[in-house]
Amino acid sequence: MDPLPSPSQNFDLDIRNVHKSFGKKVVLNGINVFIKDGEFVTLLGPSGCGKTTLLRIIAGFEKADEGEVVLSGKVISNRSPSKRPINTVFQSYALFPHLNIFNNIAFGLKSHKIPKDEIERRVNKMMEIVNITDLAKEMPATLSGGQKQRVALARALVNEPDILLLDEPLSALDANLRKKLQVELRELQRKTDTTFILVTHDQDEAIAVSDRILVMYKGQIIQDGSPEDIYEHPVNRFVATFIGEANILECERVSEKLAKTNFGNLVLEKDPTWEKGGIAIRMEDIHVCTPNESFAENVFPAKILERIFRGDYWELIAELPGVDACESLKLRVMTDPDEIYNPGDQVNLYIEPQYLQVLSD
Ligand SMILES: Nc1ncnc2c1ncn2[C@@H]1O[C@H](COP(=O)(O)OP(=O)(O)OP(=O)(O)O)[C@@H](O)[C@H]1O
Repeated sequence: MDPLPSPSQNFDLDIRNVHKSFGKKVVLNGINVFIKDGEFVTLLGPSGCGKTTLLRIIAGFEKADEGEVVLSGKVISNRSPSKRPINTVFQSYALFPHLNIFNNIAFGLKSHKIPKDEIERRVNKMMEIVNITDLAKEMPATLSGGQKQRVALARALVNEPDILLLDEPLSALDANLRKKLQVELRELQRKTDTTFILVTHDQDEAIAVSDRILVMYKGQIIQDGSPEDIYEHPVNRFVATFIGEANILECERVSEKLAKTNFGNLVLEKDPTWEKGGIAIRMEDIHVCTPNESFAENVFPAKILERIFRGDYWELIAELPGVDACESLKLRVMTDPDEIYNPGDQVNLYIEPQYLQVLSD
């Protein structure tokens, strides 16, 4: 590992025009992204979209066919993994089975000939941060999955890397533990003030932990933004349905800020750029009108077909009758637990123009 830089140095990571193919298969097709020092960034996308390959190129385990990886203003594309101030945590933990937990964590520091008392201080501090002080003398085989992953995190962070790469680190754990560790991961990133780059295909995880999400699809970054931004303003059908679940309406542009759907005309806040295209609306942005509410626009009659209890809300399946010989359309709607509607109820639904998202494709 490189000697520690001066405190004023920043560790911004600049990935410039990275391309990678395996044989004829194009896996990364022009990746450009700038990651600021100290950000928690997640690469999110379906299986096979190239997330792990991009992570491996940043780590140095894989070489890009084209493009550069630049850290703190220096091109590091040709450096071997051990010459990069970057550590990786894998899903499989990759602990050394013959070393106890203390020695697993101390391994990197020992191989860099760090003085013994400093190793002791740093390993103990890191074990405290990840809450495993009582495991120092245990062997990896005796640990649970969550404990092993904490050790793997401590082992990577004790080296004080500029960047920590995390390749699906929580995916082997059960749902409850996973949620707990997501919170811990976020805290750990803040405490250590290290850039974290996480790979996951779990959208809830990405939303929970990240400052910024890069949504990948077929070797490209198709959206780059904060979790809120990506959830509220998905650019296309893929993002709208991959992150959260959205109703997608097939529409035709009628005139400025007016689109025709099967169940009537919708007033929009933004004029679509297409003549025919998709509009996304989240189920929490469709409201069942109470009898004394009146809205001038975007109110449509509907029949409740189903209600599903989701714990903290009801999900309703509502059918909106088609107009002008169009087929009826089903929409998913969210209501509060104390708002009870039953299958067969006739209601009016209000769709707020500001929450309608015009999709690019
Ligand atoms: N060493 C390799 N040789 C040949 N093909 C590879 C190699 N590594 C990855 N691929 C292919 O590249 C594509 C992208 O793989 P990658 O692991 O980057 O995707 P991913 O988005 O991380 O998927 P997952 O979530 O399933 O891990 C896949 O089709 C994979 O089969």
